[in-house]
Amino acid sequence: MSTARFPSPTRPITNEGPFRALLLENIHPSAEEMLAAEGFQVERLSAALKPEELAERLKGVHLLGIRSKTTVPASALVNAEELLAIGAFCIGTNQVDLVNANTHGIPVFNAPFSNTRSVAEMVLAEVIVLTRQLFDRSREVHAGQWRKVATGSREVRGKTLGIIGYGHIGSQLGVMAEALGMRVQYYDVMTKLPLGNAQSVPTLDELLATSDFITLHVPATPSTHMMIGADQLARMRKGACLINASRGTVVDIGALSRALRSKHLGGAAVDVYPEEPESNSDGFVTELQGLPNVVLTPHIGGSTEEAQAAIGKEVATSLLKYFKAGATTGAVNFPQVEAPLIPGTHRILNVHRNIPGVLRDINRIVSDLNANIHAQVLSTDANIGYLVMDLDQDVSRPVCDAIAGLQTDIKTRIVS
Ligand SMILES: NC(=O)c1ccc[n+]([C@@H]2O[C@H](COP(=O)([O-])OP(=O)(O)OC[C@H]3O[C@@H](n4cnc5c(N)ncnc54)[C@H](O)[C@@H]3O)[C@@H](O)[C@H]2O)c1
Ligand SMILES: O=C(O)CC[C@@H](O)C(=O)O
Repeated sequence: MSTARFPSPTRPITNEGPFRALLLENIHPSAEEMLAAEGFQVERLSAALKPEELAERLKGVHLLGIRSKTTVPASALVNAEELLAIGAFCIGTNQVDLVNANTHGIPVFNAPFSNTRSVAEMVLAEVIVLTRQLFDRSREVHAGQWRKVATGSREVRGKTLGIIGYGHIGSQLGVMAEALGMRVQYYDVMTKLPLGNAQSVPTLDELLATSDFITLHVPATPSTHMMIGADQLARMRKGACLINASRGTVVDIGALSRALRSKHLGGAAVDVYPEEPESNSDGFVTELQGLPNVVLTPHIGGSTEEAQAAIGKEVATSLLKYFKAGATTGAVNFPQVEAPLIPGTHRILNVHRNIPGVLRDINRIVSDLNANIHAQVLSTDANIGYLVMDLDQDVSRPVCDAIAGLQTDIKTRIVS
């Protein structure tokens, strides 16, 4: 039996506008253009919002766009009766309470690989920057100091890159690193097809002990929380470098700082932090600041013109396909349905608690109105059922009103 918390049923959402979209965190203008072209009133802000402020701003909003800095806990959705969907204009979706969104009938879409290449390119650059201590030499020359040294500076050719998390980014990076003559090995909890000459290593400890560079490409989950702490850093080769462009929860920054100060590690590149500022105007402090051969970047792994434009279009496309036809393909927290719109029919979308008898009740409502079901697609998960229903007669309003009266109803919407 599910212990999910469900909201009280609300009145159905009709297909009469105006419809509003709230885009946070400087989402690329390509998204605003696409949503505006479909009639949305779009508000675009450059910073993230805290949950209390977000809760206020979500009143009357139909689509929410965020990136990695806006957390969306249950408390942020208390006023979001009209909210249809959330677009995470990035890869990670750990910032959203996905189960809460699911039980409120709100699918969450992301862009699973539009910035993959950008992250892989940045990490590859960092491997060379670290092994040649390029940022330190550059800083010295900027300060008028000429320190022409070779000590500790090495080629990457023949060195071993250890990848933790061999998914989209990790595997792309591995292919690129081999082109530089690196040996690539990886550790993943899933069995993965090794690309090129990459080799799977059975344990994290073995990967740590046998790599010159360790780079993390895992999602933020309970299993990756602080997966690199003092013990793991101690297992790394003396002089090896650590790169983290995944999530700030994955590495114990204090332990990393100590491993660098003791010179056990030769360097590190860090793009993500346990606490990150909400906007570019906020200050930032980390204990890694000022350490030699440590590259610190402000969570820019995926921040390229190419990636951001592509993400803007990809996520806006998913949001609009859901808005216009109820397609949930690619949603990370929702039953998947994608049914073509049939001319001359009238589409209703319904999210309900996944308990026996709901479809029977809905079909009785349709039949009591002497309407004919042209097509019906139901998909379910542990908590909810998602129903896309096309009717031959234009009785969407009374059908929706009656469905919204069912105790099992979560969200009902008229598409056409
Ligand atoms: N710095 C940035 O700007 C930036 C940009 C994009 C993505 N990211 C982060 O990078 C992460 C990875 O992205 P991706 O597209 O490669 O994801 P992905 O889902 O394609 O790959 C993640 C891999 O990690 C593996 N994994 C999960 N838990 C693990 C564990 N405990 N130990 C070992 N392996 C584990 C999975 O099996 C999977 O193969 C994202 O979740 C996101 O948090 C950061
Ligand atoms: O653009 C962002 O804010 C997040 C980038 C990255 O961490 C992602 O998850 O795609």
